[in-house]
Amino acid sequence: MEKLKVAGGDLLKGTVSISGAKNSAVALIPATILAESPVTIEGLPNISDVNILGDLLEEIGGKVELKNNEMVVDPSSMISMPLPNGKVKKLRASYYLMGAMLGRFKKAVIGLPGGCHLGPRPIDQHIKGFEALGAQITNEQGAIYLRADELKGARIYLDVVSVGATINIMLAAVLAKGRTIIENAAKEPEIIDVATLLTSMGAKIKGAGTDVIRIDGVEKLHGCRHSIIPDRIEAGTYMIIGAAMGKEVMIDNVIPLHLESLIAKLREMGMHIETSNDQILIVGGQKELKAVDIKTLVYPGFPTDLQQPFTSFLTRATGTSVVTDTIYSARFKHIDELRRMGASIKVEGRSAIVSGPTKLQGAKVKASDLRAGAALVCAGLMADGITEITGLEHIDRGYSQLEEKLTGLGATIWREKLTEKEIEQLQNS
Ligand SMILES: CC(=O)N[C@H]1[C@@H](OP(=O)(O)OP(=O)(O)OC[C@H]2O[C@@H](n3ccc(=O)[nH]c3=O)[C@H](O)[C@@H]2O)O[C@H](CO)[C@@H](O)[C@@H]1O
Ligand SMILES: C=C(OP(=O)(O)O)C(=O)O
Repeated sequence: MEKLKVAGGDLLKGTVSISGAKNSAVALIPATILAESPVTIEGLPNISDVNILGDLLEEIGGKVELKNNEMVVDPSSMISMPLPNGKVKKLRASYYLMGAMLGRFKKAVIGLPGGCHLGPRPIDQHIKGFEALGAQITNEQGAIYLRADELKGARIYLDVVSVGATINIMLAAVLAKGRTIIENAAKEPEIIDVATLLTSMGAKIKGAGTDVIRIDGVEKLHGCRHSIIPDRIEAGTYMIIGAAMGKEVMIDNVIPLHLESLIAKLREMGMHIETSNDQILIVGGQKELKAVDIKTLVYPGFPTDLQQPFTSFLTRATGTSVVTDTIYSARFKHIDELRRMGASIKVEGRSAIVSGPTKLQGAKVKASDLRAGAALVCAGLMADGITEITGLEHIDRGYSQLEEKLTGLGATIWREKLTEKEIEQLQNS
């Protein structure tokens, strides 16, 4: 087990190149199950979620090669092996194995997913969609059993706008008979990316990226090559870090349109930001930054996945900022850790009220989930002294080469092995 150590206070300068999107990668990889010949996905991020999904595809008989951020999956010898336990619990996106295996084999047994603990994360809308397509579903001892004699297109209205349910229903519907219409669909860019891959495999999908998606089922799907979109949440994290500690930070390989809500908020605070085709420049050095309120919303609103690092940054702003998370009921586990570093933040229901500016102090803190980890890295870079962060298994789920990228910008950040005493303390905490 390891910890990250961050020596705060360095002013950052340079260019950081953004990796492929985690939330696309984790859907594109299961989508390969649906093809009859090899699929190549290029530009994957170097994160544990990608490695685990590769292992899971091998467990069901797939041939998987991952080299230089490129994964080649030969799905031809896959079988519908039950996956009730084990690695499926290590990430959220293992739920995509349900849609993809149901689509290809008409049966699947998949354990309930893991992922970040942010309050209840039901999958009732995924199940509702599969049932509408004709599947019979039971939940037995923490695993979902899915079976269908045949899948038939249906009209499905999502009661909750859900990224996972939208993609999962697309995966199950592309090989179903007839037309499926998903209404009140999520519109995140990752949904368009998955639809682009499926279309290259021969699927017929219209409307991805809008709230009505039409899928006309086809008989079979074939292999192809697909290049993943950049990770808007990783890019947003470096934008926030650049805003907090940057002299001039260039975010490279990014789609600025995907980050408009964050760009607008940073400008509202007084940051100078320039955008071009695939780059965003953050110019630091502002003496005073204005406090602002944020409310997380579905795309194109302010992303919940950036709420936590943004909260760290708001400790620098002058005045009172109110951060409201409308997507998750318990995405504030980072706040206690930020308080330990000297932040003045109180949580009231689904809002965190940040009073600033405060100079943070280095401390020993623990990442409770992926973006809490990003929030603590951001706070550590802003703080006086050294911050030690444990819980790196969460950060490694979603940030490719974090230390290398930050060191490249001039930050002082490194990993150290935990001592036996530290491991014991952590296990008892
Ligand atoms: C692997 C992946 O892509 N993860 C992302 C995905 O998660 P995920 O796909 O799990 O998030 P959803 O969009 O499904 O969830 C949004 C909200 O809907 C609720 N809900 C969802 C499904 C359902 O069947 N019933 C239900 O009530 C959830 O509890 C949550 O409150 O989108 C989230 C919202 O942008 C992001 O934070 C996650 O990073
Ligand atoms: C919540 C997240 O991930 P997951 O849905 O994979 O737990 C995230 O990426 O911030």
